[in-house]
Amino acid sequence: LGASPANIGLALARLVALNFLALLATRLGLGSWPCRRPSSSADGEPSSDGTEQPSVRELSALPASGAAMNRALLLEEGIASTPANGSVVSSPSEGDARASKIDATIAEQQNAVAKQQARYMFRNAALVVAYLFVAVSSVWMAIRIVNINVNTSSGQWQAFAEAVCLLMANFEFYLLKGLVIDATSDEPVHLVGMHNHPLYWTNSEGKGFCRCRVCNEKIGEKTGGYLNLQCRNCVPNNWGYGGFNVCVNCYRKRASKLADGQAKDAMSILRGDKGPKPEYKLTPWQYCCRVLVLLRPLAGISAVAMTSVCISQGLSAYLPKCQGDIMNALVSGDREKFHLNITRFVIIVAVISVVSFAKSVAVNTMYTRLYNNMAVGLFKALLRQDVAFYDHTMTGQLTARLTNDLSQATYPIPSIMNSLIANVVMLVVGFSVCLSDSWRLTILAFTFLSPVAYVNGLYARWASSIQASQWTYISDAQGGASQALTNIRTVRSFCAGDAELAKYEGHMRKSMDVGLKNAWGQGGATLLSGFLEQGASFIILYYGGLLVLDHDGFEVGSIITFSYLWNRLSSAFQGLNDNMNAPIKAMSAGQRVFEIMDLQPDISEETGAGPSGSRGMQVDFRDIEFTYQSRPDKVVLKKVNLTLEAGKTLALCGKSGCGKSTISKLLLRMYDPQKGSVLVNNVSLEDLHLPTYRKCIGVVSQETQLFRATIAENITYGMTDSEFTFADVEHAARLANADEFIRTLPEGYKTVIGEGGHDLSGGQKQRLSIARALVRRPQILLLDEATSALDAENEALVQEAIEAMMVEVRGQCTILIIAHRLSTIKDANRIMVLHEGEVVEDGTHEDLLSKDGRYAAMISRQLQGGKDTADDSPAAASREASSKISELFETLPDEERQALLKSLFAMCKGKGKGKAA
Ligand SMILES: Nc1ncnc2c1ncn2[C@@H]1O[C@H](COP(=O)(O)OP(=O)(O)OP(=O)(O)O)[C@@H](O)[C@H]1O
Repeated sequence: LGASPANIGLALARLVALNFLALLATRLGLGSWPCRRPSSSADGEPSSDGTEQPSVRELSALPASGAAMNRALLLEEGIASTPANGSVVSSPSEGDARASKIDATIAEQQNAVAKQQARYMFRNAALVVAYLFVAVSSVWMAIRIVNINVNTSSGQWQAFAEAVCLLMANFEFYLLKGLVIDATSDEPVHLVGMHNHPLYWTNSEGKGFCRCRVCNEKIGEKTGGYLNLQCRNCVPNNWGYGGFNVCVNCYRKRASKLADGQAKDAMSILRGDKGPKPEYKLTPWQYCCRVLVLLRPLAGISAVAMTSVCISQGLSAYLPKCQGDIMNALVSGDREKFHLNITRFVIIVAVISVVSFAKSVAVNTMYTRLYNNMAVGLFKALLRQDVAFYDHTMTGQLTARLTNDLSQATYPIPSIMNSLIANVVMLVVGFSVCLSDSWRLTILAFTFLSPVAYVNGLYARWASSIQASQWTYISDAQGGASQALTNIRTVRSFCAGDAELAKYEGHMRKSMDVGLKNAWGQGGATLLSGFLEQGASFIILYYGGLLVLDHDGFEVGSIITFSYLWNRLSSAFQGLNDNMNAPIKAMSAGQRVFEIMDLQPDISEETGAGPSGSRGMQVDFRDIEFTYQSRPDKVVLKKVNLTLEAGKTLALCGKSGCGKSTISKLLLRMYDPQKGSVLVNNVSLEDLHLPTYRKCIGVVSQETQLFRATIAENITYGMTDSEFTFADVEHAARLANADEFIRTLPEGYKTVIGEGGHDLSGGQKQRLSIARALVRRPQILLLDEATSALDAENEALVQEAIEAMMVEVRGQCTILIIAHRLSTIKDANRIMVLHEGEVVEDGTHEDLLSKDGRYAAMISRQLQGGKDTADDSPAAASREASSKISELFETLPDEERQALLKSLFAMCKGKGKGKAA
């Protein structure tokens, strides 16, 4: 296109030079020539000792042959204690070999990551050189373009061709940079079902806070070292939130589970009562549609937000033009033009102010409402999930979704409005304004935009990692200091003051070193970007001045317009770079939010009819077989058949772990059995409306869950105001032996108790739990070892409350008691003994005693003061002993009892142990 051979030669030389630099960067990044991945990540390549090592890819999809690994994991977690019977284990040695391979790979990654950091430093340096080369050649090309005579058609063609070349040079660089980074990056690990993006081995030491998304621990010593798998799309902030990291310990466990060939199933958080759900994938397009759907009710406010962003940015970009025109009017001495432009300026400024106000209100309103809607939707979705979903998920993982992921998924929306759209409008309008004034100066000035953005971007990335590590060291120091100060007496007694001081100094020194490094880095970046920015200003003034002097249709005011605009356009361009990441981050967080919002439980709480009958319900378990998903190899209930007759009491007893509580969970339909059915008044539980049915059940469980609320609110938990009166609450509390202690509290029933009821004793909590069950006037009462965790005195009080409760509801309520204590179960209409998930004995107290089986043995052990094999903890032994003493005490004649009491009190006098004795 009219270019001379010399020009073509130069263009080719530039292209060759750039490609050579890219190749050099690749070579430095890989540490080998010809370019080839380092052996540590190559598939199955032999290691230095000649043995074949598993590759990262191999670990991410370990073959099914590692069933033994599953057993190793079960052993490690204490789930399996004996060699498996063949169903789980294929060969223990195979599992051990696999485990050591996993460890070897982790160790190898540790070395690889250390070497890799040095390689990446050289690679990045080569890329910076390549970029400098592109930037300098771009400026040189721009200068050539503006000097081309465009009055001839060949000149126009040449200017056009060179402008395209200028663009291409920059484009080439970004393309090559992407290729180099791709080629030199290590192989990713895909933790299927856990995270959708690829993960890379990284060493996070001194790189700020990162938390493992599985165990929620800070990556570091506690997690088995600083090596971790990190997602490069989901980058954490300085406080370690928002990123996706998996620590070595969790990876080891996951890799072991992967060995069972059930990658997705083992790791998926998405599951219901029937098992894991299909993997959830959200494409960028689907994510945008989901957000738009959520924004639909906010369409009005979103339109106002969008329009006001466009108007305010458009006018802001146009404002420098007005300022330039005012200057031109001044230079030419045109009063009329001057007044006209001043008026225009005032009007534009006024409109910008008003529109900015509208923009700010609209964008913030939209964000707040969207966040609120999504938060409520997500919490609602979490609440409706099956209990099996929670069995597999740590509470930390779920709260992270409600906090981190939710804000990450929604935050980019105002940022996209305020920055992305705003910056695009600023660039488009600003560029058009500049172009309309002078295309030459525009090309020249714009060649500086990219280098300034590049330098600032490089520095911003470096500075944020530096600041994050500084913060880590400071917080390590503070953590150590606060621990030492809290335990100052121990520090003194062990003379550990100097050691603590040395640790503190060590952390602070590291932080200071990083801070000093930052000071130099910041200075260098300021110097470089200052040079570039001043360079651009110089070009604008110099070439603009020449154009004015040449009377090339360019006026003084245009130089003002350019100078003002260039600064704004430069920050818009840099902002755009940062904004590009926001939607990517938002999408991965959005995926984690939407996958829960869309997850439908297998046990629906919305369908079905309410249960019939009002005076106790009959419950039948027919051929029930049940296994927990998290323990697929253990059948908890085997062909269990039992009937709770309406208004009658059924007691369940048996060894710990035989499945008693599981029966009560199935009765509440927390889970569905794999085989058989539960019938309530001859209607399958699956056909009942669960909330209505569960309202008919009163539960007193082994551990009482109390909330931070008043005593009255805790007793009436889950009930609406119309369902009870204060008199009902008092009555229930009185029956539960709780009224007396409640009245001693500062504000009686209105006293607020701490989370989990930590400010109450175990017995008090249990009595509140009994009151909670009673106030609902239940048709089914479940008492699950209500006294198992109490001392003798509290046990007696709670026992009394239970007996009062049973008298109160007898005949009107079907009662299921799970207990070991003879006094609790002996009056039941029917007693069933469970053993390893099967009903082995069934009948009344007398029937079972006469059978002389397990029940009789258990009772005789209790009466002889021996341990009940069902519960062999020291606390249980002590309970048994004290109950035995009480029973003996009851049998003594009155005078002997008085005498014994007197001598007991005399023994304990002055030792403050009267009550305990
Ligand atoms: N959510 C769960 N996930 C997996 N296994 C479970 C779960 N809950 C209980 N189990 C297992 O099921 C078996 C039966 O438990 P269950 O709680 O029904 O026993 P239990 O007879 O009530 O014992 P205890 O008298 O000690 O309360 C036990 O082996 C237990 O480890």
